[in-house]
Amino acid sequence: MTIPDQGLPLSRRETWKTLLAHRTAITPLTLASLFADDPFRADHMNASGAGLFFDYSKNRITKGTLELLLALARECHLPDRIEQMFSGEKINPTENRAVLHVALRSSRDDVFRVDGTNVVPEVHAVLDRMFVFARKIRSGDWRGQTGLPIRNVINIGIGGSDLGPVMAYEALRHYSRRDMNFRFVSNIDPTDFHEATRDLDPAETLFIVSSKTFTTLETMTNAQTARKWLQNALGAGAVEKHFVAVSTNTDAVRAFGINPENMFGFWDWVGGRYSMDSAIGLSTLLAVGEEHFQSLLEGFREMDHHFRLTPLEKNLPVLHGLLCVWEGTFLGSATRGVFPYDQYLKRFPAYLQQLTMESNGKHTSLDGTRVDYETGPVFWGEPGTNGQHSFYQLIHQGTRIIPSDLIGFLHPLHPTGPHHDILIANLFAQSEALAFGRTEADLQKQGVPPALIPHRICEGNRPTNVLLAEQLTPHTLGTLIAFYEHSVFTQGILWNIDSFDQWGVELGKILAQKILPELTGDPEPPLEHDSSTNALIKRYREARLSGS
Ligand SMILES: O=P(O)(O)OC[C@H]1O[C@](O)(CO)[C@@H](O)[C@@H]1O
Repeated sequence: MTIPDQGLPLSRRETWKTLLAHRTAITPLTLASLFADDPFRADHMNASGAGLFFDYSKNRITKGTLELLLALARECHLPDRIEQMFSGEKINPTENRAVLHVALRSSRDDVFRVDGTNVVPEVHAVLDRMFVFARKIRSGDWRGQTGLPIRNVINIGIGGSDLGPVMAYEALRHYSRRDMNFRFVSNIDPTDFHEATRDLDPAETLFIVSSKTFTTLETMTNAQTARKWLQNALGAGAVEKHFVAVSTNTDAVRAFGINPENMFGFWDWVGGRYSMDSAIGLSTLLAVGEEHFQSLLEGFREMDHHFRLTPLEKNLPVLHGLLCVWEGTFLGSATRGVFPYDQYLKRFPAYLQQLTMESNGKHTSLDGTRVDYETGPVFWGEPGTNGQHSFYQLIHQGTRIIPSDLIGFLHPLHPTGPHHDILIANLFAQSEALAFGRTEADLQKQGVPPALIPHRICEGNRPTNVLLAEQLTPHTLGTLIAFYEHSVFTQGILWNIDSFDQWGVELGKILAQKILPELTGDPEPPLEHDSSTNALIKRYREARLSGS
């Protein structure tokens, strides 16, 4: 396991200490005073690249803050670490793996090496097979067991093998085949499978079993249930025409009964949460077709180039990552909201939750010591304007500061009366209201009764980033996802953690395996948990036995 030498621990660096002192110095400044002092602030606190415009002027920062954060990034060797990722070095030390999702969207003549081997030809070989398969399914050439074409595609997967495909399907619905059904089964709760299949004809249904490891309990259990559902209707031989797999584990795919010829592979250097543009995106490809899928990959690639080649101070993901570190670690904001002003992006916050929180929810630094600073914040969100009518109240007037990303598009996909203008007016209004609030003086001027004034004051000084793109296209979606992927990378480098492992999810899985037979075993096995867990198991056993 190669651990990069970071030199002094982060919190003992001079720049870190200077940032802490700087935080104290600028705390009295508010967004209102910062804008008043520098009327051109918005002109120099923005950046553009890969078709995205990023306004970060409504953050609680000065020019000096940014300079210090950039200095810290350089001290953490961020440019070198970026290069290490793109060069296929094993920057995931606890799993001894390269981290090369950028190769998934390479062009054919790019070179990305892992252990000396250029992986680009393999990436394109899989993509080419996916394209051939997608053409067959979409044209109706691929026939099911009874000779009917496929009309229903169900992706079975969980975590990174689900959230990316679901998010991308929803995001790109406008570009998708409307005469086909695309559904996603992830939860072990049988409701998920039942609801996804209840009105479908097995003879027209294709299952994509997506699992990097092909061992994940939920996915394998759902896949077995799907196989039974299919075979009950069409007979034992139907699997061949109705099941394909996306995995790195050929043996397990074969053992399940799926012909490896119907398997689309990827590699251990692709993390689950970074895999939606690998073969894990097969359902996306089937939904939107080759041209749009290529355009999605191009969008990713454009942001990759921007991230790799743009100086830090103009680099969108770097700036975003630094601002997340500033807000979360130095100013103590425990969460970050992400509010896409686009209904098609309704699953984007859920996707980002895995990307950000599974990557940077870590308390151990690369040298194995516990960090003495806050790392990844809680990510959450909903599309605007819906959120405005529920939880935005807390963001405006609550006691906690919730920095947020507001994402909008200049051109609607469905120009309809005033809708889009209203949508975007709301996005801009929220960013303004959160920053500048509403003062006592404003309310007095409006003649608000004095007793109500304290209730109606909005203190402002709530930071937002605004991200704008031309239109929600496959290309834009690619750039947006890569933007967040690289922001997460930047944050992880500053925090000196491994953003690419996920050991924290292991313990719960192990305990569930231990508890499962204790729920059903006859006679009751000895229970050796804590008193709470023992009592919960007993309660469930009793209910199960009594059938109530
Ligand atoms: O694709 P797999 O191997 O089924 O894993 C699914 C998900 O489970 C996790 O390992 C967490 O439990 C994620 O990192 C991953 O995306």
